[in-house]
Amino acid sequence: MTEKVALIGSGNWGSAVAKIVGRNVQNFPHFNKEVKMWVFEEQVDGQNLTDIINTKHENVKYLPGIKLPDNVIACSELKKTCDDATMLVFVVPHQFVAGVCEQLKGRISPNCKAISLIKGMDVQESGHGFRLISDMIQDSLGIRSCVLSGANIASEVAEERFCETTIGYRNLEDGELFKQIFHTPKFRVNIVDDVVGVELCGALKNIVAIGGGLVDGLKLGDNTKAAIIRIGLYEMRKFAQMFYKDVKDETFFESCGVADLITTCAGGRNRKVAEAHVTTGKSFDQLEQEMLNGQKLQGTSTAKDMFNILTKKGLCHEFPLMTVIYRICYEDLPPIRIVEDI
Ligand SMILES: NC(=O)c1ccc[n+]([C@@H]2O[C@H](COP(=O)([O-])OP(=O)(O)OC[C@H]3O[C@@H](n4cnc5c(N)ncnc54)[C@H](O)[C@@H]3O)[C@@H](O)[C@H]2O)c1
Ligand SMILES: O=P(O)(O)OC[C@H](O)CO
Repeated sequence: MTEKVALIGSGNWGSAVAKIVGRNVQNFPHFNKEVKMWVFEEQVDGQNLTDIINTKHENVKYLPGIKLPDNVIACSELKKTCDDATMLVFVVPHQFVAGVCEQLKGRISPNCKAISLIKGMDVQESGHGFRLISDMIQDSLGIRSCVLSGANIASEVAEERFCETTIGYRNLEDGELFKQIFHTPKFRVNIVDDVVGVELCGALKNIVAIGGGLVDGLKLGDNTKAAIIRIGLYEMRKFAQMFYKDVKDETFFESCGVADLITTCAGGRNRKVAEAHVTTGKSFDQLEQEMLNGQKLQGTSTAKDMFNILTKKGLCHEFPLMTVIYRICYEDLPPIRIVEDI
């Protein structure tokens, strides 16, 4: 059977993976050589971003300076992007997944498989629990979903600097198939039988990254940063295993775990904006607008999601780091409280 890949999302990470996937499908006979990529249409210098991508083969707004393979075709219509696909790669900021799934409901071929590269979670304001993004995809579209997460700052991956990543699978065949479209000698994929652990690592590390940035802004030094990373890792594992008993300890030693925490606390966008929050006193929303040129911050909203869950379950005292990060972001607590409250 020939597999056809569609990419849902074309931001900073979506464009970096488009480069990898566009190349890799050409290396196997069982993949269709065309990869459609859904673009949330916008104007850049008076032109449609899709037209720019399809003529210059570069996403000039979200990943400038990186050439995309010619077989990656930008498309502004979501349904058209996915209608003949058998493998869907979800790579939009987490706040937009619900809208995307709603549009695709009932329009996906039944033999489709999905993978989520999204770092975040879904919390219904009225509910008491939360949902994994991969579960949301599975529930709304009726298809299986793997996840991919790792120490993967998009620009470094796009420049083909060596790194690792982790695919979590529910079905080994799906894990191996998705590995074929992502693995390269410079982007080494390891597949593990712990989809929940991989996904929660990716979501929760964004909150810790905000903590890393606050510490940088306060100029507290490397020992303090290391302490935030260690406590963050501990709270991530505790939260994941409290809600999902089968999450494995080993997953936290994969690229999606400790390695992503290190990279995100060193070079990620969440870290950068949190540092600027301390040094400028500006709000996170304002800094996201000023510093990220349309890219989206995930750590603050995930801190809020997690705080809502912890509050409803009466668990804030068991997760002091995650709780104080939320309060600094949303309740104007002085940033120094990050080391006083933990
Ligand atoms: N950038 C990275 O280094 C990186 C690395 C690994 C994982 N991730 C994760 O990948 C996911 C996607 O991140 P990204 O960096 O590709 O995105 P991004 O931060 O670059 O976000 C911008 C994208 O969102 C789109 N967008 C804006 N409004 C929208 C709407 N209403 N509906 C749908 N799309 C809309 C924009 O068109 C653009 O494509 C996130 O969960 C992120 O945590 C990012
Ligand atoms: O830039 P950030 O903070 O969204 O982090 C990017 C990646 O998730 C790092 O692996």
